[in-house]
Amino acid sequence: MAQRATRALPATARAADGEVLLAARNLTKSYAGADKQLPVLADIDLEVRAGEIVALLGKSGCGKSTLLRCLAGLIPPTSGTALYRGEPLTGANPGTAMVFQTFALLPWLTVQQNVELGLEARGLPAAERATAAGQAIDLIGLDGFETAYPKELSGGMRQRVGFARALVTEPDVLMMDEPFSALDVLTAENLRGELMELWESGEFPTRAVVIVTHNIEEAVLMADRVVILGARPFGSIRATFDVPLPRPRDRNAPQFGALIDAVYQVMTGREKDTAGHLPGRPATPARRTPANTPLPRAGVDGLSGLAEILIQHDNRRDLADLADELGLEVDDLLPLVDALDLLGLAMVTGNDLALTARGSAFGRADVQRSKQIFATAALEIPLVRLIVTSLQITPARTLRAGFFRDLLAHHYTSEQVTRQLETATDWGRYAELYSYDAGPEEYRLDATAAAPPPAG
Ligand SMILES: Nc1ncnc2c1ncn2[C@@H]1O[C@H](COP(=O)(O)OP(=O)(O)OP(=O)(O)O)[C@@H](O)[C@H]1O
Repeated sequence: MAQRATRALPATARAADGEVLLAARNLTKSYAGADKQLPVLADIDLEVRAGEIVALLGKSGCGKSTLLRCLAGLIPPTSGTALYRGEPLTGANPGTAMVFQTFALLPWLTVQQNVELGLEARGLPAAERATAAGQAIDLIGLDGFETAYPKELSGGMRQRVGFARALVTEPDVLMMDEPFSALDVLTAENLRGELMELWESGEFPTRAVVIVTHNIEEAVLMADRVVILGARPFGSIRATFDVPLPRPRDRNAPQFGALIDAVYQVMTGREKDTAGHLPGRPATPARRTPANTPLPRAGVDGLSGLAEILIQHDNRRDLADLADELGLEVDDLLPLVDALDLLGLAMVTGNDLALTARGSAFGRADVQRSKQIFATAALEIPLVRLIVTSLQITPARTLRAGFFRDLLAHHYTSEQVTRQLETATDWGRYAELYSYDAGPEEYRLDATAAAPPPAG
């Protein structure tokens, strides 16, 4: 990327290192459910200071993007406050610009025009817009592509346009929502490296960066501070790690590995103790119910595959090594890890994923026996049990998916409901507890599950 020329924009007072640029105070956010507001974020207190890169890390659906959008002033918090330089936001944050995972470019505009769009709202004369866009294009390594249209560009180049469009406004804080997730591994690595060089060189025209990611290594590679959001039953800050390692960071350094391990442990740790914990009330261990036991996106094929791999490693394997062996990110494994844990088939101890006796039996059994073991485990899962019990007490032994959708809608957003029913359908079918006909969207009790399940 080229060095930056003189700035074309009037500078806002440059924040001194350490000055608080963004803050969330006791912030909560709820979205409309079927009949009430459903909390997605609770009790968020966070500061982003000049001179730092903050990564918001957490599993899918824990509210990372929602928090980013609240801080950018794109959506209002339900309660609490989002502040920019000490002032509560009442609309779009004037000190931030956003880079999206999907690039969000306008296909009928050239690179130059897309970048200039970032300045449209500022009412700058055309000549100044063109100069500023030219500088941002240079900075981000897009020179020569000014007149190209997005469809002519590779994913990596399109995302460079996304960066240039955000940086052209010289925002105090650059907000990035999974900016590298849509790119192939090498392109992502290259772009990430260039951005970090630019940040380190002092040529980066922003004072702070907030990046949303579900990739642990990306967070530790880039951030000065990693803030981990947990999702059960809704997003709150579970832990914060400072990353005091010099840049460029060496993935093979022992401290790097130690930090990754520490973050893994928080990310893979169960959130049982706070299940059902409402903001402002003490946490109490709760009985598992469909409302406090959301099902991860994990199919039986993946679960049995993972169990079989663990068996080859004497029932236990370091999670990071396991991901390496499979050519995956640990994050890709987390839904499966969560599911094995929920089903009592495996547990996370330290950095290891270890099969339980039930998990080991499941992984070793022939198909019929593994179905039986899985059925016993699945019946301990509140949503699966709800479906089975409801079917058992319905004379026709069939029920529309809409019935369960309505029940779950009291606790989850419609996207979450759909995802959970997909998982429950997959698990119940494999366990031969019920079948599902996607035409009429109907569950039917299987003969093997006709007897009421044991109480508990
Ligand atoms: N506009 C909306 N209306 C209703 N529900 C929403 C809306 N936006 C997000 N949600 C729900 O809020 C929860 C948090 O979403 P959010 O996108 O903030 O999470 P995330 O951690 O960024 O997830 P991901 O990594 O999958 O993008 C999700 O369950 C999502 O379905």
